[in-house]
Amino acid sequence: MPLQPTDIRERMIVALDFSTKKDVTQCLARLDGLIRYVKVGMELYYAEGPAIVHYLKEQGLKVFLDLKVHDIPNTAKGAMKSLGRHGVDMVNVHAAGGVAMMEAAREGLEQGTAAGAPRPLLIGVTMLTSTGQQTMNEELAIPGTVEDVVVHYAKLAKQAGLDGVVASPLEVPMIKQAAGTDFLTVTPGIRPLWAEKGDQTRITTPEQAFQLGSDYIVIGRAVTASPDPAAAWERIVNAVQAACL
Ligand SMILES: O=C(O)c1cc(=O)[nH]c(=O)n1[C@@H]1O[C@H](COP(=O)(O)O)[C@@H](O)[C@H]1O
Repeated sequence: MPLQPTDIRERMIVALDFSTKKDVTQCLARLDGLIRYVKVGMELYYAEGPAIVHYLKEQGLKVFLDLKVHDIPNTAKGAMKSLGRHGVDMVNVHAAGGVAMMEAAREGLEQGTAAGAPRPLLIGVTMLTSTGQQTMNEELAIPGTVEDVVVHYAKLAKQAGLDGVVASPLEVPMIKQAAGTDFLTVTPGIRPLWAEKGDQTRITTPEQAFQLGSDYIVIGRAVTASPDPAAAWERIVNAVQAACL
C-alpha cells in the first residue's frame, strides 16, 4: 500500500516491551496523542494478562497482540479462539508451524471473534529478524538463503488464508512478488541510523522500510528506551514523511 499522509501513524506500531502496567502508562503519557497502534508482546502479556489489552483498547489504541503461537493444530486453534475474544486488531502465529496449524489458527480466531466484529488480522512470523544467514544455516540447520526461506513461509501463510507475514523490510519486495501486493507485510528490525542495533540482524531504517513496501513497521527500543521517546518518535515520523510522502 502506498503511504498516505493520513495513515502514516496507523502504520507505525510501537512495541510496548515492558513488564508492568505502570511502565506502559508512563510510556504512553510521554507519547500522548502521537501514536495510534501498539504491540503487546510476551513480556507484557504474561505479566499483566488480558486486562492490559483491554486497557489499551480503552485508550483508543489499535493493538497487535504478538504471542507468536506455535503448537499442534488443535492447540493453536484453541489459543486463537481465546485470543479472538480480546478484541485486538492483529495477532500472529509462527509460519514454521505449517499450513495445517495456520489454517487451524485462522478457524479458531474466526470462532473466537465476537459476532459482527471484524476478525483480527492474522499474521505469520517467518524468520525472526534477529536471525542472520549463518545462524539459520549452521545453528538451525535450515539450508538456502534467508530470503528464500522467508518467501517460502510467506507462500505457506498465504495458502493457509493468513493476511500477511512478519519479516524484515529487506524481504518485502520478494514477498510482495511471490504472494501479491495485498498480502500484508509487518516489519520489525527497524533501526534509525542513530539507534543501537542490539540483538537485531536484518535491519533497515524506518524510511527504507516504507520505501521497500512495508505495510506496517514495528518500532521498540529506538523509541521506548530513548531518554525522550516523544522526540525520538517525531524524528522518525519526520524522516518517513520526508522520504516517502
Ligand atoms: O513478531 C514480532 O513482532 C517480531 C518478529 C521478529 O521477527 N522480530 C521482532 O523483533 N519482533 C518484535 O518486534 C519488536 C522489535 O523491537 P525493537 O528491536 O526494540 O525495535 C520486539 O517486540 C520483537 O518481539
